[in-house]
Amino acid sequence: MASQLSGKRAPFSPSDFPQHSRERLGSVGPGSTLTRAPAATPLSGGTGIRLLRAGPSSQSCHCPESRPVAAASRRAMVMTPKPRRLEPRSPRGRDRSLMPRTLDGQITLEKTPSYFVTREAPGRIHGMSPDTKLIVVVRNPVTRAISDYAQTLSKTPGLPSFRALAFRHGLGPVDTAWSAVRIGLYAQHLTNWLRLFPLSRFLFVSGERLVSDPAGEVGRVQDFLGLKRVVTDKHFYFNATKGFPCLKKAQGGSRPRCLGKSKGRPHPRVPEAVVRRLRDFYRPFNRRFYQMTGQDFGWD
Ligand SMILES: Nc1ncnc2c1ncn2[C@@H]1O[C@H](COP(=O)(O)OS(=O)(=O)O)[C@@H](OP(=O)(O)O)[C@H]1O
Repeated sequence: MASQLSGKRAPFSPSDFPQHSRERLGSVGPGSTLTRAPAATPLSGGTGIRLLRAGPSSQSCHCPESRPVAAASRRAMVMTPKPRRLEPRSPRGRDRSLMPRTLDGQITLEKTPSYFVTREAPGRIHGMSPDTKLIVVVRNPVTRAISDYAQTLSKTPGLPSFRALAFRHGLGPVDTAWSAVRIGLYAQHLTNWLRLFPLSRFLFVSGERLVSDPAGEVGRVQDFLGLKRVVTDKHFYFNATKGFPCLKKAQGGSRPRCLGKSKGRPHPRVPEAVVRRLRDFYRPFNRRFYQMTGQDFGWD
């Protein structure tokens, strides 16, 4: 994806979907995903929260311990608006492990950040299962854009400066064609989803509160999914070296576990004037997003 490497990204196309997702979200009737899916691979042990995603680090799970999951909604999607390069078609065996069947009493959570900003995603997910619960993790779009840039920069040294990519003609108009900027227009993306899904099917998680009060935000997620509040304050501690909350015990282990190096990395310094202009740019879109969701995320 050369366009991403240069820091600019073309709009998503269906081929950007990970293979397992395309298989799952294809235009087939409700329920047929299960019949089309490869042989059943139950979520082992009925993990409390299991995040399935495309890519090498795909089966990332940030869960304190294995728990049987109470019968609740059958499917939930987690969308954090930060697309990443999607892996080429994976071998069939790998697809199987990425997208198991959901058995009775289990919840399948699939986390694909790009869904939130992908035009085709609402229609496909609705076609698969209109009662899917949708979890959207959002953070201040200015910080999000810088974080996105930091991620690209870590893979592409020599990338033009943040400022050069964020504005046209020097400090001209904000370049909404740059994906790092465009993705933060949450109100626009949400409009696309609300054509098919009622607001009640969404949970909006604050990225800021995930850091300042992880147990509180995870508590909201558990409530939304109809789960018992199993993950609480006692599972987290603040790791001063990492500068973020970490789990006291990893799933199935006895040692503490923090998220990996790519989560919570230092951001490049961006001039205050650039940050201010972007903040001003996003303000009306943020307000609209607060109105649509009925939640004030406190970014302004
Ligand atoms: N506990 C904990 N540990 C580390 N990092 C944490 C944590 N909670 C939230 N965050 C924030 O998550 C950000 C990385 O998530 P991503 O944006 O890469 O997620 S994803 O791409 O959508 O999957 C990452 O953004 P950056 O700080 O820009 O790296 C963090 O701020």
